[in-house]
Amino acid sequence: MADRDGLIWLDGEMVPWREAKTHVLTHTLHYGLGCFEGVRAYSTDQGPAIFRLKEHTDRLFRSAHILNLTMPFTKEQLNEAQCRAVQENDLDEAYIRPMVFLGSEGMGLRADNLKVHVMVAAWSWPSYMSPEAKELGIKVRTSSYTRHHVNITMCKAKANGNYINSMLALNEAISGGAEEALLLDNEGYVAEGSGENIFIYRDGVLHTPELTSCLEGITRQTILDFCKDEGVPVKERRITRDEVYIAEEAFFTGTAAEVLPIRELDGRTIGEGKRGPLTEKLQSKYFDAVKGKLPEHSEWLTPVND
Ligand SMILES: Cc1[nH+]cc(COP(=O)(O)O)c(CN[C@@H](CCC(=O)O)C(=O)O)c1O
Repeated sequence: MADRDGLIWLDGEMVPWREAKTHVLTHTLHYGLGCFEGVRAYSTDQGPAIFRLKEHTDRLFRSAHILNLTMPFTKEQLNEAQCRAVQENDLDEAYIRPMVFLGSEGMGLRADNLKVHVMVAAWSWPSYMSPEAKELGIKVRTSSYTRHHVNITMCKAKANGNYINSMLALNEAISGGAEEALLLDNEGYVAEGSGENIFIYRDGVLHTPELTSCLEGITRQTILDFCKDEGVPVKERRITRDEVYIAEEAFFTGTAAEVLPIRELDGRTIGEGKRGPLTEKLQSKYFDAVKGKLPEHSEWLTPVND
């Protein structure tokens, strides 16, 4: 990722990509106290536009607040930075990564003179699942790692250190022949994927875990907004892993994953073993929305070149 042409927004300035470096004694590199966002810009008829930019920036600031990191820039400045990162790298579609981190002004848990830094990088990162996966769905395994207890890490913060759990779970799933992990909470109820929220559909109702140990996902909220538009009944509740086994449909949601059908969990085929009709409908609506083809939700898109 480091050796490429382009520009990165770092602490208010656009710097050459290869020069956007930090010292090996950067505090967040050692202790993981930092927060980030995953945002996408899509190509629309009006040019590249960022999907739900305001919501992502709001969550970044909430994450920083939860971690007691004082943001050195305003939300407007961060919105502008994300637009610039797409624009000045001449990207038509992009994955955007804002990250807030503590610098190398001190070391140790008691370091108290640390500077809060902010970076924004944008690059071309097509959906990290194959086009076939969008239709056929993916194989998932329930992880041996438990999702965070709500008082062990702060689950409403998209905090860097929270992703050790995600990486361990995902790597275990992949080494076991699956494509993603499903993590359960400390009481054994379904929480989320390593980088996604989860939905299951059964008997005419769409179910998703309540917001305890799973991230308050923006794509999750988009699906809930669609269900409201379409009159699809939704329940946010505790879900057991065997309810996923017997669901008619299941899918993950996330900025990187978008709307991703799950065809199998722990060797149990879900529904017909491929993307179900409701998943297809919501997925199609999602791709219309991000491409600016849903006029009723045009407010979700921020044109980069405005
Ligand atoms: C743990 C987790 N749960 C749910 C979500 C979905 O949230 P949202 O994107 O707001 O709908 C994400 C986003 N995961 C980001 C990081 C992925 C990565 O590989 O890094 C993402 O999808 O960009 C998570 O990391």
